[in-house]
Amino acid sequence: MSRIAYFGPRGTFTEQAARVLAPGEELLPVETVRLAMTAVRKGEADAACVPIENSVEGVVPATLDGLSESTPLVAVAEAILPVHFSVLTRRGGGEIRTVASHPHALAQVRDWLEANLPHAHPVASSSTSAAAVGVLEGDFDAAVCAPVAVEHYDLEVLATEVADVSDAATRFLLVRRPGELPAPTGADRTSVVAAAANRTGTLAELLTELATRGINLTRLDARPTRNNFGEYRFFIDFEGHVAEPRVLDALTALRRHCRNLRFLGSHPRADGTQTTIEPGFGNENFVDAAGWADAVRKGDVA
Ligand SMILES: O=C(O)C(=O)C[C@]1(C(=O)O)C=C[C@@H](O)C=C1
Repeated sequence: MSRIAYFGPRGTFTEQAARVLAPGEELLPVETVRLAMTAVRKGEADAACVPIENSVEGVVPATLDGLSESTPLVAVAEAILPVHFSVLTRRGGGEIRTVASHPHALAQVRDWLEANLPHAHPVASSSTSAAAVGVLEGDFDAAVCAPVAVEHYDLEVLATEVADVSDAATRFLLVRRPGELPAPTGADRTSVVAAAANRTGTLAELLTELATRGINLTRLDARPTRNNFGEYRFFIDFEGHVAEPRVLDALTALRRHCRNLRFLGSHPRADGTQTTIEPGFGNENFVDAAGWADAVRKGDVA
């Protein structure tokens, strides 16, 4: 049985994602995204389940930073879960002056809080379940949680189906130490983080290498390198799998432009969207062109 560290404590959305991505495996709750990744790096866990992006609030910075720091980890699978919340309070609790949750969760219920708990102060907690623990311990009066949290914490349900955007969703990754990659499926996502020189046109050069190979981007984010003000790392997700000649060709080209290029994995997309391949950009076109170039080099064709 594998050991899967996840961003906990028990009852987080990330725990639900871990159950989807690693059914029947042993789950190990840890306090932060960073510690979940550290557990994998140290060999205390075989994989970690972490949130990567939310359809309303965008990327989870701790996950991007954790993937670009320390020793490499690669994503081998992803899950997309719908996100709506329950608001939990202490049993028989009085006035609600503070309402706690993960910042991403608070951002997704801002309108609801304004309309329903206008006098409550929002307070950031490390996760939605950490907020529930805080309510139990008397630190806060209410917590915005995943619906399953009530099964783990002896709290009262004040409201369910709370969400400013009714079809909000979060994407989660299962990350491992580098090893055998998942097989390509035709509906895959490849991720890299690129540190390129700080000069005119660098980002345009990276994106052009993908565009000229007919590769469609699925996400682009920048995070500061933390070394020099104004210097960024670019997190680029795109359609396809590194086992495909077209994607490998693009990765090789990206490598030339980067001070540092880290491969973050190729894995099947949770939404099953098939890779878009425009005429002339198919893997067979790349294989054919490479074969032709090889023949030219050997003097076999002119
Ligand atoms: O705190 C949790 O329950 C989490 O799993 C984290 C997280 C996030 O990082 O976005 C996951 C899904 C929701 O969007 C809110 C919080």
